Amino acid sequence: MKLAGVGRRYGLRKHWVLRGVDLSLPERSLVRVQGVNGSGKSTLLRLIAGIDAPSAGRISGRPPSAYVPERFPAAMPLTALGYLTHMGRVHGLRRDAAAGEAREWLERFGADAYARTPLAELSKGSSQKVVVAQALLARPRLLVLDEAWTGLDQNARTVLDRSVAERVAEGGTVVFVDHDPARLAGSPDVTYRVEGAAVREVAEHVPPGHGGVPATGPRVRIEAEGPPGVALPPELPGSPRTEQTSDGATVLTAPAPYSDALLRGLLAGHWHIRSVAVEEIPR
Ligand SMILES: Nc1ncnc2c1ncn2[C@@H]1O[C@H](COP(=O)(O)OP(=O)(O)OP(=O)(O)O)[C@@H](O)[C@H]1O
Repeated sequence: MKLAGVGRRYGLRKHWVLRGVDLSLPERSLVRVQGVNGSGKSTLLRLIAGIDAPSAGRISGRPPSAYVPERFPAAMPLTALGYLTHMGRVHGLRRDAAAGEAREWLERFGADAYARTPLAELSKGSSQKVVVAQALLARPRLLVLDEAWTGLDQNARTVLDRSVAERVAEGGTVVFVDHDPARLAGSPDVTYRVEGAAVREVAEHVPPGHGGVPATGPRVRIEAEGPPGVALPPELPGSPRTEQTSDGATVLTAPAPYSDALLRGLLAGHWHIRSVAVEEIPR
């Protein structure tokens, strides 16, 4: 999708929060947005998600999308399961499929005990899980996350990290803002900074000698062996760095959230997995 000359100002104020923003958000990409408080990150994300309209310029080619807002929306008179089933229906799933997905996502986030709890009675952490689940359950082609990790426990954060990698591996676009610079470190394909009403690309620091894999964030190291004469499957998730071992195996290194998606890609190509290890890279 594309933003062309996009601007946004609120009400009758003359001040432009964003102005003249040209941006291309390709498929199969993870996009980080950063900037100081009040610079306009949430404004940009709302425009990208399509829940706000630009005051100037044009946005085109938005695929089916889902959005996690920075603040929890006012609770509706529904249970967690009822709300997620409803959202699944909104995203075009049939009733049975929507209810099934809703249950599955609550379980994945460790929130199945709250399935029958009214939204208004959920704790902050459980509410956040429900808001994140509603965005993930439709497998959107465009996923927009505004501080979506805030308030989640460690297990739920890992589920979200992997779900983000999964969306990208399946050809989607994920755009996220997070206050923690280490969030999904090493995974974004591009990082944009919002400053002075403009949006510009910034480079993620990649020290020399690290190939395409930045030296930050946990990485997965997979040793795999292909059928004789068969090359690695193309477009593997996480753009892994590859090295050959002396005995004919291939070692692939990629950001850890991509581990499941990468393994699936290798297995689909009939590769044999020798070993999998996660390496913590000191910051
Ligand atoms: N609905 C609104 N009505 C009026 N002004 C708004 C509205 N939303 C945002 N603003 C203003 O636009 C500017 C950018 O806000 P925005 O929330 O997009 O920034 P941000 O970078 O996401 O900030 P933070 O990091 O604090 O969340 C701020 O000056 C804010 O007051």
